[in-house]
Amino acid sequence: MSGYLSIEQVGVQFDTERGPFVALRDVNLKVAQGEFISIIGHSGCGKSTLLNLVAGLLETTTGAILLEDREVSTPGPDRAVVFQNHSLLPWLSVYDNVKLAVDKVHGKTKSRAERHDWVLHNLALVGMSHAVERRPHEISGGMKQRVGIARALSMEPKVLLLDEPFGALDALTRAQLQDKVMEIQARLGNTVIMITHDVDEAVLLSDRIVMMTNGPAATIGEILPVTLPRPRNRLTLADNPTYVKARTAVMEFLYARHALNKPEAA
Ligand SMILES: Nc1ncnc2c1ncn2[C@@H]1O[C@H](COP(=O)(O)OP(=O)(O)OP(=O)(O)O)[C@@H](O)[C@H]1O
Repeated sequence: MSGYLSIEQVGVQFDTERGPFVALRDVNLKVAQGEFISIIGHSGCGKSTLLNLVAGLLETTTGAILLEDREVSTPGPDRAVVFQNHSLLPWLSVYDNVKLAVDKVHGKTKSRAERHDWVLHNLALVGMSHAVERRPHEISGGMKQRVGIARALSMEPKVLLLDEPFGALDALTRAQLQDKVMEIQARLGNTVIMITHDVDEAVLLSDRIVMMTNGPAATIGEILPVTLPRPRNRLTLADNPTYVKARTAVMEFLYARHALNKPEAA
């Protein structure tokens, strides 16, 4: 497979008060352009560490991360991150939160009018046109996540990094936003890496599910391709045999072969 984004032999060691701690070891993954990858694994296995490496917020101890054959070591607008706890600036309106990113990334390439239209376009993509003048405290958690996603998309990143973007939301809002993200990805063809704890979410959204072993020295245990055709509909998929099989395979990995408190298989 072509390596649009390539994680090569990556290891991370943290220096702690109790000595060195190896969080990740020998992580290898090639992500194709336009692919939707989920990373799933038990708490503390190193999912955020891996995402932060791709974001350039953290440096590898060994190995390298390449995006279009160029090494990634610092943050950049080509890799936009959406975190679980929406990180909007509370004193700015919805519009201005997105505008800030647009000005930063497109300040030199788009005119003032084009930037204005671009902010509105991205807010429309996530269904937030009705609330552009509101401030973060005046909108719901799901709406804040939508704005975070609009802000990330507005930067036209090569890779969209989602760190449990729906984790703090109720089930209905979560389902709505998952559908929205699938719809946007189908339209724009984004390359996405998403961390999740939710098996159904992983199966529904992903082209491949990356399953991580437990730490310390966590690594990729298995990669499951999800061959379900798109667009995917959560209602009709519930008893689709391919869906059920994928779901069972992830559950089996997490709760049988790599259950917590069980020594890792060699
Ligand atoms: N800066 C740091 N210094 C020392 N140890 C760290 C540091 N950051 C992460 N760790 C450790 O590395 C391991 C992986 O952490 P990470 O946050 O990547 O896990 P995670 O899979 O994202 O967890 P969760 O699902 O709970 O968010 C954990 O054992 C964590 O304690």
